[in-house]
Amino acid sequence: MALDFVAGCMGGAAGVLVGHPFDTVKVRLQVQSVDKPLYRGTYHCFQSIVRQESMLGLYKGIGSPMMGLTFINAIVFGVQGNAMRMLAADTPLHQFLAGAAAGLIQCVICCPMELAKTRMQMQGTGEKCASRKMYRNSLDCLIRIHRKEGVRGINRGMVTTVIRETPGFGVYFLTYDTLTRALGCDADDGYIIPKLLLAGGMSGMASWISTYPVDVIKSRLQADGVGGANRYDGIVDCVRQSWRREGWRTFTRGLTSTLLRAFPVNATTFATVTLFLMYMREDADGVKDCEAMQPNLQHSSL
Ligand SMILES: NC(=[NH2+])NCCC[C@H](N)C(=O)O
Repeated sequence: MALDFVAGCMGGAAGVLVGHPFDTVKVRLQVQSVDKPLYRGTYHCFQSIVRQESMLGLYKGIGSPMMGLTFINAIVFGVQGNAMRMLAADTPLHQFLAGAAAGLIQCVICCPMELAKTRMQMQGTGEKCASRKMYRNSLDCLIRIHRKEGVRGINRGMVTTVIRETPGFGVYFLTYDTLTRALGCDADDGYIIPKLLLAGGMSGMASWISTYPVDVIKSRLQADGVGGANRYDGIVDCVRQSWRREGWRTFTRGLTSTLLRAFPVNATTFATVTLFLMYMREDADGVKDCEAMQPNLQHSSL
């Protein structure tokens, strides 16, 4: 049981290092002004950040997800693994439900973490919604928000986070389970690592695609009101204003960068977790425990 949490920690940290630059580009594209957009697209955004803010600009706000996502992944893989043991029968529905439960529970950490990350990523971009160096770091950001707006303030975007993460993580684990079975991921398979990377990357992409429109609204609500008056007075108003100004394209802004990030991040995360559990669970005579191939198929109580 404890191994699931440790495996999630390791997988989470590895994923953040690989994927944070793509996430920064995503948030900049999602939140930039429609009237005077700073960036023409994914590559232009990436190029502009590197040119104007150096490579370090791509890693703005990494403190929050590095602490948060490492802990979040420990919760996600720990809850999902234990939920699967509780559900006993390994069915596609149980894979989805166990993933959805993990996605729901981790929102408690994910929402404040993404609020700080989003605001740090928007700092110094010149956008109206951005704060010009208002925050020293992610923790300072949350402290200032809490001081000004209380608990409600640091949970801004919680409803959209729950709507995004609960089904999103259900799809995440269901896709991974389906693909690892279809690819025939076996402990003594010579191609096990590329297969796990492929299955993990595709699962991350499927998960983000499944709830991406909600992510756009969440980012806008979490960036709203910084350095100026609030533009939105709730989820429905944000959806209505966004649709009226930009149409359906609103809900695909930043998707390319999100998918470019999702594949390597989740390929790394799932492969790290699965291989760690597989090797830690090899049986007494050193034979790899095939059932540990799936991070959630743990029948041994650890
Ligand atoms: N919001 C989601 N779609 N979550 C599933 C993927 C989560 C994963 N930790 C990532 O950052 O990519």
